[in-house]
Amino acid sequence: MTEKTSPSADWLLEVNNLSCGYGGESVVQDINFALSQGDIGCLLGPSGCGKSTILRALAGFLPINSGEIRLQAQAISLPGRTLAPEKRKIGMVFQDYALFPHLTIADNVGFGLHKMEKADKRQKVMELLKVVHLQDLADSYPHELSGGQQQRVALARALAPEPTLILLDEPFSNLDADLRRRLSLDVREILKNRGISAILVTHDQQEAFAMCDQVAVLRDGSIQQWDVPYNLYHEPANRFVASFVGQGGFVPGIALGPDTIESELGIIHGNRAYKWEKGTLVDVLIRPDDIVYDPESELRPKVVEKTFAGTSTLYRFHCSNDTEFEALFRSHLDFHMGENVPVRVEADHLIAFERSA
Ligand SMILES: Nc1ncnc2c1ncn2[C@@H]1O[C@H](COP(=O)(O)OP(=O)(O)OP(=O)(O)O)[C@@H](O)[C@H]1O
Repeated sequence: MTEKTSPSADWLLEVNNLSCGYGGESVVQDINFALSQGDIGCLLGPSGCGKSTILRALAGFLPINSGEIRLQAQAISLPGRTLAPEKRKIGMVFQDYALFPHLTIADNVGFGLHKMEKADKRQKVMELLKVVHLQDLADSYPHELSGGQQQRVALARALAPEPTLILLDEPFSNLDADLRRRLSLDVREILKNRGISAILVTHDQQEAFAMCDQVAVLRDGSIQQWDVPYNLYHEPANRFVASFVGQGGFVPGIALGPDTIESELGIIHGNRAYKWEKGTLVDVLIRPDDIVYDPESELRPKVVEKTFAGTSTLYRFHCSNDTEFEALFRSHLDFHMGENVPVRVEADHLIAFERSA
């Protein structure tokens, strides 16, 4: 997904100035993005920000109030004109799998292939079941499968009619964390191997980052930033993106120069120049991986919270009422609650925002 600057036949999907919603009101406004063939994009944001609403408009279930949606250069949604969902060549995978309980797995996958000869259909279904590693369960019924297996069947069914684009609406949210992670990587590989473009809707940032090439972060119906995961984390466009994406918190500071800030954590240098004047009050984003243990450091904040997570431990440190921050250390660095620990900031990607009054 990327910023749309001009109409182009090169994009698989183009969303230009889209506004849509319910009962004549728009709940998403001025949405612009574009997706290249084979890319996986993501709509990421908190509950109620409008992710599913955009997906419904892309699928053709929701008319749009303004703007346009183009698929392979053809306008599929315009105000007052909505191409029917079944004519869009768009596949969908939902959160609740939505498999037909009375049909076998093979019949579920082949459901949309009514125009095919029986033998060709069986061959195609078996090929797709192989892609999702379920060929041995072709004659089972959905209730005999685990949640993760059912979701793979749903993906195979969506792939069967060879859609131009697949929409995935929170497809892993009913699964446990470990399975979610594995399945999101599996699905990415399957889509990439077949060169199929997709848009994933999720509120789970890890899932978005693991699976998608580019991500749009949404808030209250508008896109805050569309970018590759690395940039969302290291170059957030605003405070909302900085807080929503990844862990971390803000500590107060004073700008000494375009790339230098003084704070209770010492002088912080970064690789990014800001336009503010010397003396400007700012808040600096400190990520847990910006803090390193350094026995030589004079900065010795106190441990006020400690969360053991196996290979690493997340510490919350207190300097003063204004300055608390988190740090992630490998778990062999084991500090006690209340202990003063020598640390220093090592933040190449200096992210700071001018403090609002
Ligand atoms: N059918 C509907 N009729 C009226 N308003 C709706 C309808 N569906 C959603 N909304 C409203 O539109 C806004 C966006 O909802 P949407 O479902 O798109 O959010 P979302 O980001 O997908 O949230 P979630 O992650 O909780 O699914 C919300 O304020 C919601 O209450």
